[in-house]
Amino acid sequence: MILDLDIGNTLSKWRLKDADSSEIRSRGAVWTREEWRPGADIPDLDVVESVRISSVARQAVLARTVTLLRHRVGGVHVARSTPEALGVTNGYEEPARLGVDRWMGVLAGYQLAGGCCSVDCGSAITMDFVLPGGRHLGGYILPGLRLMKESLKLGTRNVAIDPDSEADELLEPGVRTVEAVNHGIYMAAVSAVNRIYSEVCDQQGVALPLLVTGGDARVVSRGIQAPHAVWPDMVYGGLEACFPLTAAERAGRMSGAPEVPRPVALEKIRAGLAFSMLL
Ligand SMILES: Nc1ncnc2c1ncn2[C@@H]1O[C@H](COP(=O)(O)OP(=O)(O)O)[C@@H](O)[C@H]1O
Ligand SMILES: CC(C)(COP(=O)(O)O)[C@@H](O)C(=O)NCCC(=O)O
Ligand SMILES: [K+]
Repeated sequence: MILDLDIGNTLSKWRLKDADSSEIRSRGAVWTREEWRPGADIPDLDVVESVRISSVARQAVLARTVTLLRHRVGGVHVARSTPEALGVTNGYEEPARLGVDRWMGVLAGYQLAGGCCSVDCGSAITMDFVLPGGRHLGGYILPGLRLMKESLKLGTRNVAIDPDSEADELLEPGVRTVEAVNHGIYMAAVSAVNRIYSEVCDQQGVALPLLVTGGDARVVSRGIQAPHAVWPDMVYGGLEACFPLTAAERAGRMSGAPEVPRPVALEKIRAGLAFSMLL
């Protein structure tokens, strides 16, 4: 079995993948704590042959996790942000400083769709752009839904947006604090994603495929106007592409990769931007 780990600022996600059949056998998540430890909610390491890790937690957390795993598992692969990988050049002035979860998302997105915009809706909402040809432009970081809600200190942090609510309902003015906050942060997130996507496509003169991942991907997706695909395993896709271990991975296939809808014509994106400026 292959253990894939995606350690974010809020949640440490894991999945177990069968190295022979490439099937995902189990998955889960635990709060990102001081230390990642196998336990009741985390897989039995005895069945694990290799581990692949993407971590944006504090360096000490990663170091302890790796030490613990190296005692028990043969191959431990830790992803890093590099100046270049898999045909993509990292746009950061200091490439190593780009969050490795963003880099994994960018590499997976490029492998799947070519030039693209990757959006990761987690503790932070990040947007990254890669042009066809592989030049990563850099991106945007804004607070995630939960962080925005907590920063208001209105006691609404534990009342999440119902992921099944209709986008139309979320547009309406709230008539209770929880509703006003949920609708406000939702609008902040989706307005930013829509605007940034359109602005960058306009500036670069290309309509890019759009991919969305992260714990809040489903709810944010409801407010994204442009055609896009939600890909919950996008960070894992980057790990598969960087450290291919199965026959399917060596052939370039990433588990759970979605069908990517064709972007709308650039003229339509530009018309949308021009229209919103006129109002
Ligand atoms: N069951 C859940 N438990 C915790 N957070 C959840 C859950 N479902 C959705 N979320 C949202 O997902 C976010 C965490 O998403 P994730 O992509 O795992 O973040 P990170 O990678 O930063 O740890 C939380 O901030 C919260 O808004
Ligand atoms: C921006 C992030 C905090 C997002 O992390 P996440 O929300 O997935 O936990 C992470 O990618 C990170 O720590 N990045 C380093 C700074 C940068 O990318 O510029
Ligand atoms: K994120």
